[in-house]
Amino acid sequence: MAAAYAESVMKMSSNASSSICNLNGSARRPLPPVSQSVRRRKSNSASKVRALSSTFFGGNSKLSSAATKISALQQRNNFSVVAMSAEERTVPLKDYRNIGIMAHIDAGKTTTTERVLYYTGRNYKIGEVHEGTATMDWMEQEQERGITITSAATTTFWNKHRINIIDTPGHVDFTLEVERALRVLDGAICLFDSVAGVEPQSETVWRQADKYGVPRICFVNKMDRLGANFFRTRDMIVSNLGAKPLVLQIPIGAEDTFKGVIDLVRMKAIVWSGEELGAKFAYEDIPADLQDLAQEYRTQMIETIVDLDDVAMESYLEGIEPDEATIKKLIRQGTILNSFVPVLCGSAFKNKGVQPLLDSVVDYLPSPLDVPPMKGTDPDDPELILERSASDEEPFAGLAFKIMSDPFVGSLTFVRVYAGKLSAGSYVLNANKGKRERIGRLLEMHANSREDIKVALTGDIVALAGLKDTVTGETLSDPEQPIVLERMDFPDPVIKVAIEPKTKADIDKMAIGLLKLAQEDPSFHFSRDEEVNQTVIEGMGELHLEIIVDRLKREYKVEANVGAPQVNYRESISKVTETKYVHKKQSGGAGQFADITIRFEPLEAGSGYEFKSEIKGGAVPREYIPGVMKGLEESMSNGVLAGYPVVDVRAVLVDGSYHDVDSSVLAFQLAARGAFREGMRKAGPQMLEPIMKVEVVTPEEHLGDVIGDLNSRRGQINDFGDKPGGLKVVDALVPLAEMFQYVSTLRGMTKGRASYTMQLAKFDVVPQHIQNQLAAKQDAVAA
Ligand SMILES: Nc1nc2c(ncn2[C@@H]2O[C@H](COP(=O)(O)OP(=O)(O)OP(=O)(O)O)[C@@H](O)[C@H]2O)c(=O)[nH]1
Repeated sequence: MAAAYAESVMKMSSNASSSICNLNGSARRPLPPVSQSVRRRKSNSASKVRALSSTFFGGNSKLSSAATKISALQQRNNFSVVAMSAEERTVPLKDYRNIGIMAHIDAGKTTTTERVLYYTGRNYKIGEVHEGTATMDWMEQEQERGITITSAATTTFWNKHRINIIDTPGHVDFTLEVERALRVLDGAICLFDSVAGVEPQSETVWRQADKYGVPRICFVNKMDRLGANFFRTRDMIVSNLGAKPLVLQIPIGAEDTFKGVIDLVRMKAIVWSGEELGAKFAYEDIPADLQDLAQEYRTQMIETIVDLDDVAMESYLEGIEPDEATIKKLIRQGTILNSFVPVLCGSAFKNKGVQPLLDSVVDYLPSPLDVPPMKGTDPDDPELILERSASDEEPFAGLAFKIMSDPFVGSLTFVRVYAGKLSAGSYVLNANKGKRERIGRLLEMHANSREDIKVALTGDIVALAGLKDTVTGETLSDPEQPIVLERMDFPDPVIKVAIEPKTKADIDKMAIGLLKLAQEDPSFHFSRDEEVNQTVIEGMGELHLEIIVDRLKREYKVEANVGAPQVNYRESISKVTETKYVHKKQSGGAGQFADITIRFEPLEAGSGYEFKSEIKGGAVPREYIPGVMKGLEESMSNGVLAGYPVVDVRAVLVDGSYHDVDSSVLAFQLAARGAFREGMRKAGPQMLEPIMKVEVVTPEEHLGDVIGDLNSRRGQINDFGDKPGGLKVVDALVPLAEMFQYVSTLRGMTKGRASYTMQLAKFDVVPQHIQNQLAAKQDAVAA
């Protein structure tokens, strides 16, 4: 059965010739170099580019009823109606906001997004996460578990501005989704739970946003909860994130007395008259008991912003405060420059604070024109840096940032258009692969529903149906003027489980399912080990793989047996070594000869694998060097200790010799494999394991048990402290191998009163006795 399954996978994937099937071209599978064929295809494709008739999807009754619905919504909400499928620009680019909402798990991202959709007229009825009816959490698994797994994209309008929103998951297993969203967004809202303050995953997403230089607005949510504290959260933004908060609102009341906010720009109180959906708010005078505090924070705000402008500073020193328009202009300027982060507050659940948050998105977050032009390279000359400015007049350039398989439309590719226009029915170039792609349908997404459009313009986020070869992270561009935009980084999986189809009928379905899921999710890999007849799926955590198996079952109807999760160890080396290896074969027919000397050097953690050639004077002719590279690359996926991938190693080809008749690329490839086996053994090989940063929040009475248990899991306790509500927090570093099923142990130990989060901190050397056990297990499997 397993052999039939393997064959099935082989048929379905051109990539399946190797045992590792990571379809997204991440570090494990470098993309093939873009060849001359790119140029050839370019000129070819130009003549074939053709626009489809505007009636391509004209007769679709579902779509026209959707349009009627939206138009009714827009009239009800009295905001400007913008034609969804207009070919010309109806919303100026300066009025676009491409934003993400990000935070720690359960901070209220989905709840806030639902309010945003309601207030902007997208939803008649609000969906509640706890009722499983949130629009953005549309996957069955999301609705059952009340968490966000995929990023959902949606387009909406506020004050004549077009806002494209991506709702992202907070759980660490789905960090990749946040990373992809950040790569294509211009600004973000960071949500905090006002009781918990800045939590570990908020720190992670904050650092990710730093990496991409994304300007942010903070929203301190859940002000209605017991223990809510706006000012403590503000202080944590300084202490935990090292950011400079610019407080624009302070709360009026907290917990069950929270009724509104003071707007420090206008120096007015905004008070909601109720807690129901659509509750009205009014501007009032600032309550007497809050006047001093409001003045103090207003002064801080003004002093921070006038620092950005000499004229405003001079006037301020002469006792003249900037007017409202200047204040807003300076806040916008500082936010876009990442000089500070505006901080607002509210309670999404109690429907307070969301409308002013939307105003701030429009007022302070950047449009595509406010961010630097997109950089990329020429596909034929990776050294040549190219740029695309945000303009409809530029040649088209867009980045595919997500693939989603859709039961009705097939595969959907989400694309952020950075420059130019994209028409349904036209052809574009996948600049990474040098392949033409035809744009079948162009869709504007609203969570899980969609509208056909004819043209996507600069700044748009759209889904394309019908692409064949494009995977996440690749650039689609004008065939005549190609560009490869900067790629995204994908993390390597840290855990794996074996999976076996239950019946013969499940074999094909599983092959299709795994391929599709790997296409959607670059942090999910699968591989087939022919030696032990086993398929292994790899991901970022137990929840990640659990969801994958669940989706295989529900969406692809695959029944499978799933093994226990195992750690994805790595192998590396600890010292420099040089190895000479001669591959020589003379058994009738043509002989084989290759002689190479390779130096293996350990690299810093996180460096991956590098190859370098120091060959001088043609000791190994140029045409044989790809053979050496291939032999080494193949070997790197299979370390000498226990068969795990080898990382943080540089292999340097220093010398060699060849034979005029008997040498070939294959002979050098085989020599490289031999050199790897011998060299690695001499270079002090060692196994590395993922070490997780674990944070446990527990009532004090269970603190001793929690610490004792972490110690027994090879944990190293780094810190402990206090949390609001008399809770204790423990920070520890624990090997992932010891953390499987921790959730149930912790639940049992604390009667369900403690919670924990964990994320990858680093890879570290596995203790020798455990390395021995793992190697013995590997030997047993091989035998
Ligand atoms: N009291 C209170 N509860 C809230 C508020 N906002 C959200 N919640 C609740 O907090 C829980 C989590 O909210 P979500 O909106 O799912 O949070 P999330 O950040 O999207 O969660 P993930 O997508 O799983 O990361 C739900 O039960 C919400 O009803 C709020 O302002 N006040």
